[in-house]
Amino acid sequence: MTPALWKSAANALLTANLQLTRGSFSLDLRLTLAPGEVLALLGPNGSGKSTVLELLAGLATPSSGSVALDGTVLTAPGRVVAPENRAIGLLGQEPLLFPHLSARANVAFALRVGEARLNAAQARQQADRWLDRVGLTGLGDSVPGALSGGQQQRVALARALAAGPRVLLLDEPMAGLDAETAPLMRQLIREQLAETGTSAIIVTHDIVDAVVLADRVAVLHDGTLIDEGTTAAVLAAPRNPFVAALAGVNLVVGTVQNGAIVAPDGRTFAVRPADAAALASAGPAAEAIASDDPEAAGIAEALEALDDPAESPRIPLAPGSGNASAAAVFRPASVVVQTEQPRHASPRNVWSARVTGIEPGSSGVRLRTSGDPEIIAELTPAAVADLGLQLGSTVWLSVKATEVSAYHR
Ligand SMILES: Nc1ncnc2c1ncn2[C@@H]1O[C@H](COP(=O)(O)OP(=O)(O)OP(=O)(O)O)[C@@H](O)[C@H]1O
Repeated sequence: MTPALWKSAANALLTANLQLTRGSFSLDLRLTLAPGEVLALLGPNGSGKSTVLELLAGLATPSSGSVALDGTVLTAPGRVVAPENRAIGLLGQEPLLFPHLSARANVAFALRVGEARLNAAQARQQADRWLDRVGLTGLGDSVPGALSGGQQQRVALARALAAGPRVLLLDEPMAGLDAETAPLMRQLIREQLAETGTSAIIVTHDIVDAVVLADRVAVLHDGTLIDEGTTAAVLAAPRNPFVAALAGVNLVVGTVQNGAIVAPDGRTFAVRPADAAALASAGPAAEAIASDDPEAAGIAEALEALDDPAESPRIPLAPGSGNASAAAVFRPASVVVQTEQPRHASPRNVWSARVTGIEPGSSGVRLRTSGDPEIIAELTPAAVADLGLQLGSTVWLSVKATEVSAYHR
């Protein structure tokens, strides 16, 4: 347990101190969530991520501990407020819609029984507004069976948010969607959490979810939290192999300026032309998401393209410029390391840095270099020897802009 987890407890929206033993599995953790914050809960299979969500949602009872939301105790010894009365919503892998009810009636249900307790006509009207927000205008009469998997998950998101939860728990909400639909759903969740100011905890195996959706990451292993911090900090200095494997990419979280991303230390990262255009201009992201435009290829494809730089998919970036927050992602193997300043005509990111670490990598040697964030290069042992690299060496690093993908955050 990191002290930081309790540091912000004073102004936390949600505080949880949970212990549970189930056969040979035991869970023991404390976590807090600030108002409006999105926390990604990462961890290997069986580490207890879903169990944490069940305990927070009131679907399971801890052996000991408590859950409090905005000062109201929801779980305590001998007291567990029922899931429907906790103002904590849950969106899982499966949409779990009522199959015999229309999309509109599914959403209206949440508005009638939830805190709002609207009458039937008001609930129908509001439900249609929610369906508009998630890009399902005109599909209110459709029953779930007539909708695609992605559309059903949008209805489930609309239903979850329509209930007005203080905290939304998301259990791998993209896991059941295909590679084309998942990025669109991710962007929709990002937009809707921001627009509604809803705090959220997202359980995920996908690093892109953490990068795009979360302010903070907590890593669960064998029922305890072993790492916690801002997404960039945890990924930059992974403290366990699971996170290291997840973080097998360079991640630069910064601000958008003139279609490039400026890192906290002032270095500017030029990105692929298509992404740069989307960063710089008011892009058509909302429409692309709303219309399920398959042309609006998503982040998953972009990550795949990291393995195949010839691919250059269009990314559904939201309109953005100025101080918008965005992330640049590129592979350590794309970073070229030289001891002399390179002279290139082609658009490249070039900067000098000091070598701060030389470690075994996934397919060679990982070179850590100074900066905020640190940049990792992966090169062959022969190259390390040829260049005479040692801790403290000054090197010139360069990355082609075409190898750098960008994502809005
Ligand atoms: N209802 C249950 N009864 C008994 N044991 C359970 C139950 N649900 C989960 N477990 C056990 O609790 C442990 C944690 O499971 P959990 O599903 O929370 O992990 P997870 O991190 O969400 O895993 P995954 O990523 O595979 O979904 C596992 O050992 C699992 O077998």
